[in-house]
Parts: sequence; C-alpha cells; structure tokens
Amino acid sequence: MSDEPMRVAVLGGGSFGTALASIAADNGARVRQWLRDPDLAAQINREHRNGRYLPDYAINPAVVASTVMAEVLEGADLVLVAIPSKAFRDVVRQARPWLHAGQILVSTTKGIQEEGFKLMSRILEEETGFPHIGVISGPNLATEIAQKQLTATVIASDDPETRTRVQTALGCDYFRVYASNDRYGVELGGALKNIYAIAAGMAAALGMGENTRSMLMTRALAEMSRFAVDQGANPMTFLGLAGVGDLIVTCSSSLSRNYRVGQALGEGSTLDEAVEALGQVAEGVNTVRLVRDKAREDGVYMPLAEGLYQVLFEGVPAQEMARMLMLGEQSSDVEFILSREDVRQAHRDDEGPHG
Ligand SMILES: NC(=O)C1=CN([C@@H]2O[C@H](COP(=O)(O)OP(=O)(O)OC[C@H]3O[C@@H](n4cnc5c(N)ncnc54)[C@H](OP(=O)(O)O)[C@@H]3O)[C@@H](O)[C@H]2O)C=CC1
Ligand SMILES: O=C(CO)COP(=O)(O)O
Repeated sequence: MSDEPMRVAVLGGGSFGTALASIAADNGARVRQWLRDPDLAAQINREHRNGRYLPDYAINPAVVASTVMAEVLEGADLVLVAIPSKAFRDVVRQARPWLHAGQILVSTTKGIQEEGFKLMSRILEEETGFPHIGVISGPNLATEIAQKQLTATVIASDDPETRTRVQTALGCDYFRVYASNDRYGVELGGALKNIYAIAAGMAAALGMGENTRSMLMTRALAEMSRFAVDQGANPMTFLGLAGVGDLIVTCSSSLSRNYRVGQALGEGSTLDEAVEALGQVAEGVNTVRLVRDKAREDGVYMPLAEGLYQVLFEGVPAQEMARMLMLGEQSSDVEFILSREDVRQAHRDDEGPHG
C-alpha cells in the first residue's frame, strides 16, 4: 500500500457524518465534507465547529467542508454517504459524475426507500454499479462519539477490501470497527431498531418501568429476527452490534432522535408536533409504516410494529395498544427453539374436544 494519506469524502453535514469526518482526519486522512448549506460549510472551515448539528464538538481542523461535489469527491478513495434515506438517492445522483469503480462507497444511513423497499447500499449499487460497496451500522450515538466515549461499529460488505479500508480509515482508540460480510442483515438491523426506539421512548414517557423496557427490547429482537429471516438476512447478525447492540442504545437513550419522538408522543404531542419539535430526521417514523406494510404483504408476524403503526397513524391510544399486546395470544420465548406454531398447537390440544 502507498504511504499517501487516504482521501476520504463524507457526503452530509449532520452529526454522524461530521463525527466520522473528524475521526478520519484524526487518523491522518485527507478529508472533505459535502453539505448543501454554505453558511454551515463556512462555519466548519472557519471555526471547526458544526453549530447546527454538533455545536460543542471540536472538529479536526483538517476537515474541509464544501458545497461543491467536485471539490469533495476529487481523488477520493473512500466515500461515506450520511444523508437521510429520503434524499439519499438524489444526493448519490448528484455525486455520480465524480464517482468511479475503484472507490469504496459506504452508506451510514439507517433507513428504507419506499419504492421497492430498498436499503441504502442497494441504492449505491443501482446508481453506480461499482463493486466496493458497504454499510456502517451499530450503536453509534453521534453525540457520544463526539465526546470520545468508547464506541464500536460494524462495517459490512461482501468485499474484503471495503471492510479492511474502512477499518483502517475509522478505527481508533475510542472507535472500534468490527467486520461483517452480512451487508443486508447489518443494514436491516440499523433500520428496524428505529421502530422500537420510538416505542421505548413512548413507554418511558408513559411511566412504564424497566421490566417493560426489557420486555419490549427482547420481543423487538425476536420480531426483527423473524422479519430478517423472511427477507433472507442471517438472523445471527442480530446478535451482534448492529442488531442487539444498536437496539439497546437507541431504546435506552434520549440522545436518540427516534427515542425522543416517542417520548414526545408519550407526553401528549401529536406526531406532527413531535417531528416538528425534533427538527431532524427520525427515520423510524417512515420505517414503521414501510415495515408494517411489508410484514402484512409477506405474512410476517410483527405485533409491535403493527401496534406502533396504529398508535402513530390510526389514533389508537398507546396505553390501549399496550393492553391489547399484553392480552394477545400466548406465544414462544425463543422461536428458533420452540416454534410459535408448537405453542399454538399445544393450546389447541389443551382446549381439546371438551374445550
Ligand atoms: N446521528 C446519529 O447519532 C447517527 C446517525 N446515523 C445514521 O446516519 C445517517 C446520517 O446521520 P446524521 O449525520 O446524523 O445526519 P442526518 O440524518 O441528521 O442528516 C443531516 C444531513 O443531511 C442533509 N440533507 C438532508 N436532506 C438533504 C437533501 N435533500 N439534499 C442534501 N442534503 C440533505 C442535511 O442538510 P441540511 O442541514 O442542509 O438539511 C444534513 O447535512 C442517518 O440517516 C442516520 O440514520 C447512524 C448512527 C448514528
Ligand atoms: O442510530 C443511531 C444510534 O446508533 C442514532 O439513532 P437516531 O437516528 O434515533 O438518533
């Protein structure tokens, strides 16, 4: 490998994009960051601060921000795309003229495109047709990364070069990068957990306790894994950082935007008010709708996603939904050991001809 510093481009000026840009610069890379807001770009270059998304964070001064795609992507070896799912494809299209097959292209975005139920790395693939594609996902609250709290993430790609280059670019003494070759599972985990983070924030605001949070998280994991199996992902991935790891952090912390939306709903805000007050994207609001529809279409049992959908979009009170879920059909704890159908059959047998 050459002694030249790696050249990293980050597309997006949000909190995670900014934290990753700064880590790469700390590791000696030449880093350029693209954002559409010229005032914010000027502030990053002048004050080495992102006043809108991470005001207290001292960005490595070597990070150069720009609103000009060509300047940011020129010569880049690694491109990290940190843009909300709704705008992801559009931004990749803007970047496309300066992308080439030798580059490593990585999504950091935990969301789903409505048309075709596509994850972001699929969009990278569709828009470029290039071979080095990956995703970063894991328990990664950007605010904590900015405080240099010890953190781990996952780079997932079936391309070993992508995994290795990202581990080199971003791994440091407070940010540890684990590798996976289950890109789809890792990416799906990051998107799905946002649903349950909203539910957990809501439960906390309604005064529900730690038993409840634990039940919610564990049943969420069962539901996520069930969906993953149906979609062809490896359910074992959900035992890792991008599954249970990310579920724990986002269901436990008001630093998560999805959790905060849930909290606001639990405190009595409408969905519109909660989203407006957040002022940033909480991907879970859209994801719950898409996953609920997909689960119905494919016949996957997802009572929590269905319940949250009804609370968010059909006006069912959260307490009433919680009661209905508690009184639902008794089921199996770990379905990979005892199937739901076996439990159901045992109940039918018990009711028997006399039942
Ligand atoms: N924040 C976090 O803690 C974590 C986030 N992630 C994931 O990483 C992704 C990036 O997160 P994060 O860095 O927080 O950023 P955000 O998701 O908050 O996105 C903000 C950035 O995207 C830009 N943007 C939004 N819409 C458009 C558009 N139509 N065209 C161009 N730019 C646009 C914003 O520009 P503007 O300011 O001008 O609107 C801003 O630069 C998210 O999707 C999230 O799922 C993953 C782990 C942690
Ligand atoms: O994904 C995250 C932490 O891993 C961030 O979650 P939010 O998008 O809810 O802030």
